[in-house]
Amino acid sequence: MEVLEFNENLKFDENLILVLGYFDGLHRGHQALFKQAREIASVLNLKIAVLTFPEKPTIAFQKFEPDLLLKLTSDDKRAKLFAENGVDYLVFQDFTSKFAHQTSAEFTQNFVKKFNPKVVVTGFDYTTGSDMKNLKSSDDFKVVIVPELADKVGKISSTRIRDAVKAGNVAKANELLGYAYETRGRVVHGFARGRQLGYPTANLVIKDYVHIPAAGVYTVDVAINQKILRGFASIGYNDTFNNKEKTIEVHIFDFSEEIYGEELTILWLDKIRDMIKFDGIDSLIAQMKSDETTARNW
Ligand SMILES: Cc1cc2nc3c(=O)[nH]c(=O)nc-3n(C[C@H](O)[C@H](O)[C@H](O)COP(=O)(O)O)c2cc1C
Ligand SMILES: Nc1ncnc2c1ncn2[C@@H]1O[C@H](COP(=O)(O)OP(=O)(O)O)[C@@H](O)[C@H]1O
Repeated sequence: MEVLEFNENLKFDENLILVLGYFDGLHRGHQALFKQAREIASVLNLKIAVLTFPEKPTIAFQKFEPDLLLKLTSDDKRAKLFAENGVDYLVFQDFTSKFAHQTSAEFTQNFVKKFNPKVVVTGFDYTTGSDMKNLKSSDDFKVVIVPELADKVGKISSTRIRDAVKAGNVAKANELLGYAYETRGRVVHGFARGRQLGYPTANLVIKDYVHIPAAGVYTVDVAINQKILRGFASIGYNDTFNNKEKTIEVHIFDFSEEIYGEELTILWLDKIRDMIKFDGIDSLIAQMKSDETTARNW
């Protein structure tokens, strides 16, 4: 997959299948849309391009709050998911006021046509331009609108997944995503209490603007140095010790390496329980032993 910045000189010599949207998380609904794009692309023997935005379009419309920058994946993971979904050209355009003020006709002329699309694929609720029109088929290209994918509750959406993550319901988030929700971080020093508890924990700093699951204790897999290892993790203020800063820590089972400074990725599998304020470390250790059994048997 090639990753490109859109600019007015961008030119493709071939015809393409063009997919339009923001696609936070590339969840099962988005995956259905890309499946459709791949089917069309294989019949027509054409490559797939996506025109998308580095940040959510809402930042161009709403009073800023840091949450607006938070995503369901890191930018790297997002690119990887586009590639896995069959995208050949991933093209970024900043969603600016100027961009938003174009009419649908201007957007078609200035952007869509640059891709020489034979077919444009969008979701059922996608509109373009300041006049919020649905893109229409023309002599130049056909528009395929993919219907919504729903479960018993309703439409599979990034909003539902964000809400599930923020509530700590990572199992539900994973079901809607079609893959495990993950958080990448770098291992730094904590208070060096973990080893006294019998459970050394890698403390993570997160540089990505991503949603972090709710405080609590979780069964996780840890991707480190090309390996996936089972562990359990905690998010919160370690209430027993009245920490001032929120930490994200993970203990990896059957593992005893020093990994300060290394990057690892936590795959959140299921929530075990809320964080508890214990009256001493013995009751914390006893609880963690029981959590270990839960996490190993997951
Ligand atoms: C699976 C797991 C569960 C935990 N549960 C709790 C808890 O319920 N209450 C709490 O105060 N701390 C809990 N902790 C956090 C420990 O207090 C923390 O790992 C320990 O203080 C080590 O911190 P350090 O890495 O800063 O040395 C948990 C940690 C893990 C890995
Ligand atoms: N099984 C393990 N899981 C996580 N980290 C481990 C493990 N074994 C050893 N370590 C190392 O021990 C460190 C954690 O020890 P800990 O006593 O909790 O200190 P700190 O407060 O610095 O995190 C980790 O950062 C890592 O380098």
